[in-house]
Amino acid sequence: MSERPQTVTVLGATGSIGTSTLDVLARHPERYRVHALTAHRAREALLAQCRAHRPALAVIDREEDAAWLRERLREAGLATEVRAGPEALVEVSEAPEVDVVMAAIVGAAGLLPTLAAVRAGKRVLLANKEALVMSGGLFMDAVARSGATLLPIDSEHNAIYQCLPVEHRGGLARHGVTRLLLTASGGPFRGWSRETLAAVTPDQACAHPNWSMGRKISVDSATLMNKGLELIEACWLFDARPDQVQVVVHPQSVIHSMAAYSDGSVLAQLGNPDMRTPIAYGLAWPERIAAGVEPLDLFAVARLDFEAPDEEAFPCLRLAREAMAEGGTAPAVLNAANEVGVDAFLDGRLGFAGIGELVARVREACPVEAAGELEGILAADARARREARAWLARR
Ligand SMILES: NC(=O)C1=CN([C@@H]2O[C@H](COP(=O)(O)OP(=O)(O)OC[C@H]3O[C@@H](n4cnc5c(N)ncnc54)[C@H](OP(=O)(O)O)[C@@H]3O)[C@@H](O)[C@H]2O)C=CC1
Ligand SMILES: CC(=O)[C@@H](O)[C@H](O)COP(=O)(O)O
Ligand SMILES: [Mn+2]
Repeated sequence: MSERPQTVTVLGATGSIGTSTLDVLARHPERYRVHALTAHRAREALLAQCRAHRPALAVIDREEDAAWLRERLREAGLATEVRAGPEALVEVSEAPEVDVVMAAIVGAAGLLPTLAAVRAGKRVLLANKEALVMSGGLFMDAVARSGATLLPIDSEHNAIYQCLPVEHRGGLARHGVTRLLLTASGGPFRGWSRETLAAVTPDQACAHPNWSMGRKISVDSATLMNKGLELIEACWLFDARPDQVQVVVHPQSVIHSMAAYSDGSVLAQLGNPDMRTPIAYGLAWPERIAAGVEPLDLFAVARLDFEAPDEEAFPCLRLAREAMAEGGTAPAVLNAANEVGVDAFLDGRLGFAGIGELVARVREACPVEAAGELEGILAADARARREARAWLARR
């Protein structure tokens, strides 16, 4: 353990991962000090977090919410400085006094602050998978150049990280790894046909069988786009080809993923489905700290089941695999179209099956370019969002 407490910025502090992160941090005040907390609209929640964790800085999107927060903090006698807007997210990610950044903003909005943390050489705890999906090659190059310590928080990738040798860069084959087995719960509609999926509601889609998560990732789990994004994420994190990543539906979500080796061994990481485990792992690596998670009771679990994903009823997984195989800006286009589609579904403007259809149409409409520069990736993201909105308006 280092001699002084590590200072931590939590991007997306008011979300599901953000609140779990603060729960783990609060269990170890001798190890961690909160530097900055950020939110988008949830000013009441951010105020409560500032009272509890007393960060040096708080960031919120709109100036009017920042003014409201400043006033409440002043009344409470707290010295937290409040800043507003996306530039402030970058500032609290790259500030020299910050050691660790938890990247837990949802969606493309997390890309610039996460990349800023990487470029500043921080320990980056990556929950925001969309950032890596959009900018994979550029992102991993930035990690290599800056010497940032990148630790995957997504439960599957955290599990695979734990199952790989400590030094696993340079390709899986070099380390005797033949396949990564990415587990999927199958979501709330596992076993449903394409026809029965047509009428599902946002609340049904957000009722994940095993995990309590934000609404966007919950819908992604229900369409299997989450597994598609995770397949892309695994390729970048572990230097794997898409055909080396096998998706295995495992409805209990007890095995969080596995690595298969050339000698026939398969290493798995198991645990109760509670994100505080990977969060604590990322915070303390290579040490281990308590996370407040109940010990796994295998007698209560009783059985572990496995099945193949149904890519006919859930086409998003195939669309993601194809985007990764095509490369360039294809994953950024896929991600942007999906974000627009999920928003429209959650607002009641698009049916559940329409999400995959929208993604497929936007992929057809957007040319794939090289993804070596951030400007090109952001332009592809913007173009895909325009195409997606136009498609929604035309229907
Ligand atoms: N939840 C989970 O268990 C897991 C999540 N992940 C990934 O982690 C990320 C976060 O997920 P989750 O915690 O579920 O999401 P939530 O929706 O619960 O939280 C999202 C957070 O991001 C903030 N936010 C939303 N939009 C913006 C924006 N435009 N600019 C700045 N901040 C914004 C929200 O602020 P506000 O509250 O003010 O809206 C909130 O703090 C996602 O990328 C997800 O895929 C990965 C694995 C598991
Ligand atoms: C907790 C976590 O990492 C989520 O991404 C989870 O994996 C979602 O579950 P499924 O996508 O497997 O349904
Ligand atoms: Mn996951």
